[in-house]
Amino acid sequence: MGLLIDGRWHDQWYDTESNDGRFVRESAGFRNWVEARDDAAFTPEAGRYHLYVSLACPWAHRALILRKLKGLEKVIGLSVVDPYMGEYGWQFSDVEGAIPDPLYGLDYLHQLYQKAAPDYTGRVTTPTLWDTRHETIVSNESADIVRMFNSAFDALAEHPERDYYPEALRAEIDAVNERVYHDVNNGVYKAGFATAQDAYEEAFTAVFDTLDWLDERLGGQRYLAGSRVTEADWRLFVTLVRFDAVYYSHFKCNRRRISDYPHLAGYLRELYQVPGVADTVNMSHIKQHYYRSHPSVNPTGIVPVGPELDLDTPPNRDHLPADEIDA
Ligand SMILES: N[C@@H](CCC(=O)N[C@@H](CS)C(=O)NCC(=O)O)C(=O)O
Repeated sequence: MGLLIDGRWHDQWYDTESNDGRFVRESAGFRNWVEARDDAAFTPEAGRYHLYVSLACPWAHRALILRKLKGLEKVIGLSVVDPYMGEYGWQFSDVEGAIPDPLYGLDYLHQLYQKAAPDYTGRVTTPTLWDTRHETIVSNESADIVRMFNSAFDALAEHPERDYYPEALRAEIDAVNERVYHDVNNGVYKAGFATAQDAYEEAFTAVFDTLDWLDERLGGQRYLAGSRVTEADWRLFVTLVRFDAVYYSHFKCNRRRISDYPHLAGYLRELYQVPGVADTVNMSHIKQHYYRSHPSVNPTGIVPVGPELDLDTPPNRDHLPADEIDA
């Protein structure tokens, strides 16, 4: 685990000491956009872009889900890093489920960042969207990549009709995302990486206050923004699907499991069972990554065998209205 400083790799853990034991996530370093405009620097083209992900990573997972559901697999290439993140950061390998770098045969993801910006300073994160034409990184911010995949490639997508950020629901989606991001998606990390008791408890409380709020909301409506699936659901899904296997124990978010919530449990199963989505969930990579790559949290690196998850049982949510769309 480390970062690039002036283009050179440094092996160092997150600095929580200068923030009173709090984990503070860094902003992404590359924030360009693929846009369907003739004068855009990055225009949508089949085969031009390549997505680097970790199947363990919830941020990468949301981009991967959009690539899948929009039908962009033939349009945007994919590499999957080894789940273990060691002293040189994310690495390529041929372990099961990994897909090595086909473009340059790289050993480490940080080498891609050095190619894009030889003097780059910042973290090397997944997902990373690469442009083979200009040989640079378009973006390493998953929230932006999700939006690009949702609409910029519609002329090439198998499912241009699927829209996960519909105009009429944007204000609602943005409001839900805001709370879910801080208190749940990033909230579990704030609990897990805290190095002070009060910082951990603060994050823990926010995680469960927000899960309680979400559970109640999902008792009265099928999805987060109403009767159709939107990006707000996929953004929450990636944290929920890791929760009982990883965040509950490894990150000490153990007031209750998702499977204990009356509505969140079925909601998680329903999203998991949307055609194509289960293919994007690799529980082995998820567990291998977290339990082995954070020695300060789990020094033995032992990966728990359980828990048994029941993601394939019926969601039982048909009593709540849903729009007639296939995903
Ligand atoms: N804001 C980024 C965060 C991505 C991120 O932090 N990814 C993690 C993996 S889950 C990572 O690559 N961490 C490596 C590091 O922080 O050095 C996004 O959403 O794309």
